Amino acid sequence: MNAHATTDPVTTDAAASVLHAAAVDLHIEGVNLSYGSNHVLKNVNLDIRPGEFFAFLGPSGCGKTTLLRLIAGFNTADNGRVVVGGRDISDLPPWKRDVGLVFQSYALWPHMSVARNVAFGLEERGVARAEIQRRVAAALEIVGLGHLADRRPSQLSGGQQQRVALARTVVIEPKVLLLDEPLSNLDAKMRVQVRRELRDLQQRLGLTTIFVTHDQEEANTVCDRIAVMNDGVVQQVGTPVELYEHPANLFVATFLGTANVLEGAVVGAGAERHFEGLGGMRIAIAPDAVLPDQARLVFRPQVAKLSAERPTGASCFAGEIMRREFLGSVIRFGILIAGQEITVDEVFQPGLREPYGIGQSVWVEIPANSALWLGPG
Ligand SMILES: Nc1ncnc2c1ncn2[C@@H]1O[C@H](COP(=O)(O)OP(=O)(O)OP(=O)(O)O)[C@@H](O)[C@H]1O
Repeated sequence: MNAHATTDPVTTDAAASVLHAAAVDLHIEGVNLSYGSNHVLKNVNLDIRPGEFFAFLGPSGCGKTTLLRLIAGFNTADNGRVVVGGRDISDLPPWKRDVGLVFQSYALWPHMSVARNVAFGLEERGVARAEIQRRVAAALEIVGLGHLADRRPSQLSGGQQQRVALARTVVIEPKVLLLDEPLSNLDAKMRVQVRRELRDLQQRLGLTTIFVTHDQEEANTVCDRIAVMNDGVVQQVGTPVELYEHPANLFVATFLGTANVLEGAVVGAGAERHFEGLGGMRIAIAPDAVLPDQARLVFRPQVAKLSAERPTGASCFAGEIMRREFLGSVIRFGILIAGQEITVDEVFQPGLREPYGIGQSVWVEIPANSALWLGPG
């Protein structure tokens, strides 16, 4: 981490090598878990690669934390396996799993110094004193807190406490690092800073890492790949761009970014095939597009083009501007078409007069190759 001005990058890299462990893969195979009659995890299968920064992303209550705690050994599955680096750890207690979990609350000991907090896990394991000193110094150096080793947690900012919690976990040299909403106690500005630091730290250590969050921006900016979850079911796994560009279903499309979803019917065949929606909407369908049954038209706000005059392309429809939100780089318009409001973003051009206003009639054009055709699921 570079947040501490006196942290020398060479020293920091050297510190990382003190704690370096070989990156391992992690597999979750056919896991089901119930709390009484509440079936929380439903046939979860995931393959996480060595050194990958992986996110469990989904709305509150979808089972992210339950799955993370299952990997850590604090929850027991009804069936299925967790395999880390080729070793089935499903029946091992938490302390034998070589897995480090950073809690949302940090859970630091208030009466101990930063250094003692970080050393505690090593003392518990009976590690020799000189080795503890070496590893604690390295862990604090990595998180940029070498100069605050003697402070108490209450004398640190939220971001610094979070880094102590991280140092305390990486110092035990886990094979896998698990982070349970690690940024949720920080204010918006700190979150952005700390998430960059987290990414840097993870890259330096090369540790296979799983990050639980309900915040898509956090997952998108920090992680290599994401498992999107809903109601205990993994909906899709992919890179942030893959999930955004090729969502597998309506849930993924609408959970990651803004998406317009329009109901209608696919009509005609061959070159004549097209989508007919409300208000006389007619959208061309690329001839090679493979459509699911009962296809809905889904498109992102920035792919639609607005114009005051009817465009020459066939894939357009008329609407009225109901809402205008200035977001900085774009202006977001709410456009009413046949009783439904859709969202269209126009790039904001500083210095130019805005071409559209509330109440204005406009045409919305959707290029055929930027439409997503998704089924009801
Ligand atoms: N110890 C428990 N006993 C009974 N039910 C539980 C327990 N822990 C979680 N649940 C239930 O399991 C479901 C999944 O909870 P979980 O905490 O894994 O969700 P989450 O996706 O992490 O949500 P959040 O983002 O709000 O933390 C919820 O319905 C929750 O009420």
